[in-house]
This record gives sequence, structure tokens and C-alpha cells, in this order.
Amino acid sequence: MTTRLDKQESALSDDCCSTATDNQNLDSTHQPPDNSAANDANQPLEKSLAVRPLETPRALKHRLPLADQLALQVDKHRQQISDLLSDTPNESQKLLVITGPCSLHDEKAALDYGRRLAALNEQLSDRLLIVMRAYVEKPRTTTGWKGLAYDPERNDKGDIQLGLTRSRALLLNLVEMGLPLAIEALNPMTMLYLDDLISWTAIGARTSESQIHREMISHLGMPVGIKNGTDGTVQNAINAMISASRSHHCLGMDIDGQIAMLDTPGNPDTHIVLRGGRGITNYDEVSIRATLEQLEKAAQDNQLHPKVIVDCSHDNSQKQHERQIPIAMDVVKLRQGINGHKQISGIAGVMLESFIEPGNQGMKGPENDGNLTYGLSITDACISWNQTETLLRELHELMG
Ligand SMILES: O=C[C@H](O)[C@H](O)COP(=O)(O)O
Ligand SMILES: C=C(OP(=O)(O)O)C(=O)O
Repeated sequence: MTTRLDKQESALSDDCCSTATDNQNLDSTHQPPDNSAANDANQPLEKSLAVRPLETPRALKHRLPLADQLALQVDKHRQQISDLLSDTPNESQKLLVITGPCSLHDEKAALDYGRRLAALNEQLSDRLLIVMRAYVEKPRTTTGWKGLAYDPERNDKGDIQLGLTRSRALLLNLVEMGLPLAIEALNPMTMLYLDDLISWTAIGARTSESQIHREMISHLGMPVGIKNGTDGTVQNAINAMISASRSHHCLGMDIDGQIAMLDTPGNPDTHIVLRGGRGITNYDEVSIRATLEQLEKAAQDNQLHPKVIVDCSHDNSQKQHERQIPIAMDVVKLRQGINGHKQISGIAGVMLESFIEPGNQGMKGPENDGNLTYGLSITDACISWNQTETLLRELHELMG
């Protein structure tokens, strides 16, 4: 069977080049930047080789289209997540489980993981609503690899045209496996290239306070989880939910790459993702109940879900990937009121950083001499596939 990734190369050589003839500037896109021109203060910005035009979102979506029946599948998955968050009877008994690599860097391994997850989902979907983490943009504390969409060849040169194409092709293949997908929406422009493929979106800890991100959420058509800040406090995330629930008039871009004024409808499907912060965890009963109390108050005057998902990684695991396992178990026991706990039905789900092999690796250096280990994260450390499968089966049991 020809997969979308097989088609991607010819798409790149055919359609991308025909786009280039439509756009005279694009030919220079793939040339190394001429620094003398870029540094010339008299050089008009738009003519500078440091500015490389990209294909428009419409053109990429046309080149790598989402079939109608898959668009319906994405709609159905978004609705299921929304129903779970709204306590709609058919979904409210389920646990949302967002699981997958910290970042996607190798298409083959990502598809391998997706296949395993899709097969496991068939066995567990009566009690778990499984969504694959399929992150192609990474926020960095300072610098570092920013994800497949920015630097697909991982050579620090950056080729966003190729990165967006490979990201869309990969996500399409994963959607074709029947999986709902989660990404972090980091740059609002990236979202225009990928939004139709996504069932759940995260706003990261580093951007939940940004007005631009709040406006973007207000315009998005899927449920959005907002992380607490890197300092561990949740008020920023609640403010983001309130802001995003409202309509905004803001600057944005349309699908043809035209800068535009947007009148956003407001997004009623937001919730919080607790990820700890500054070395402090917030997956315990007291922290979760305190967050839910704040959310219940905010929900009196605003359209938002008084629900939390616990990110078992990041500061909650103190970046020790194996800690994710007992954390997820504890959180689901709280959700179910097991072991003498009073049930906390405001816990909607858990998030896991999980890949094929346990741990992580540097991209370069003596550790791997530039030869990456297959299925091993190049950003945050992940639990292995075997650990993930065992954990998901145990969570399924707890949800019984
Ligand atoms: O989820 C991944 C990382 O925690 C996030 O991208 C920040 O990474 P950094 O602190 O290594 O830059
Ligand atoms: C960057 C991430 O998380 P956070 O925003 O919580 O650091 C992530 O989940 O990949």
C-alpha cells in the first residue's frame, strides 16, 4: 500500500515546485541565506534573502488533503472529547488518555507507535478515550531543537517548508489509522497548516499567559487543554480559559496567507492541564481539589469545563520518566474513589510522555555519535511502549 509518506516525496518534488513557479521568491527559499544582503540595512526587508516565503496553508492542504470521511472522523473525536468534558452520559464514564512521544522526530517510529496504539485502543476503547500525542512544535526554555515542523533534518539549518509538509503528511497517516491526535499549538500560523487533523490541542506552560494564544484558542474548533504556568500556579490558565471562551477581534492570517482581522467565536471547550512547576508537583488530592474549586467558581460566569487532566510528566514527574506510572495510577484512583479516597469526578484524564524505548537521548555528541537509537525520544524522557501498554491496561481495570 502506498502511504501518504511515500507520496510525500513526489508531492514535494512536483507540487512544491509548481508552487515555486507561482511564487518567484520561493526558488530562493532553499538557497543558503546570503548574509551580506541580509545585513545590508538599506535592503528592503521583503527582498532580503533572510525572508523566505512559504507555501500557503491552502496550498499545503490541497497537496495533502484530508478526505471527507476522515474529516468526519476528526469531528467525531472532537465531539467525544467535548462530551467527556461535559459529562455527557455516553462518554462521561471514560478516562481521556493523551499518550505519545514528547516530540515526533522520526516518521517511521511515530507510525510504529501509532500502529501499536491504534491496536491497543481497539481493546480498551470502552473505558479509555485514547488520543495520541503528536507534537511537531516544541517550546524551549532557552534554545534547542524546536520540532519536526521547524527543523525536520535536525541539522539546525531549519527548513520550515519541508517541516510543515512532513508534519502534515505524518499526521495524516496517523489520522488514517483511526487515532485522534493531540498537538501543542505554539505558533498560530503553524496551526493553519494542521488544524483540520487535530482533535485536542494543548497550550503550553510557557504560553498560557499570552494574549495571542488566548485569541487563537478562541478561534479553534476543538477542545483545548491549558497548562498551568511553569511557576506551578493555575490562575494564568484559568484566566486563559475565561479569555478564550469569549469572542475576540484580533489580527491573524487567513488560509491564503493574507493578514486579516479575525472575529473569533469563543471556545467553550477548555480545561486545565496540571503539570506541576518549579520543582513542585500538583497531582495530589489537595492540589486537584483546590484547582477544581477555582474552576467551579470561574465556570459560574464563563463557558468552560471545571475539569482537569493531569500531565504525569514535566514537573509532576520531576522529569523522571518512570515516575509517570505511579502518578497516573494514583490520579485514576482519585478519579474513581478507590482505596478510601473520595471520588474526584473533575479529573477528566491523564497525559503521558511515552515512546517505544524508555528514556531519551541527545541529538548529537558522544552519547550516540550522531546515530540516533530507534524509538527513543530526543526531547523529554518517555516511558517505553511495554510500560505504556501495561499501564493503560491497568488504568482500564481501574475504570471498570
Ligand atoms: O516537553 C518538552 C520540554 O519540557 C519543553 O519543550 C522544554 O524543554 P527545555 O526546557 O529542554 O527547553
Ligand atoms: C512542553 C510541554 O509541556 P509544558 O508546556 O508543560 O512544559 C509538552 O507537553 O511538551
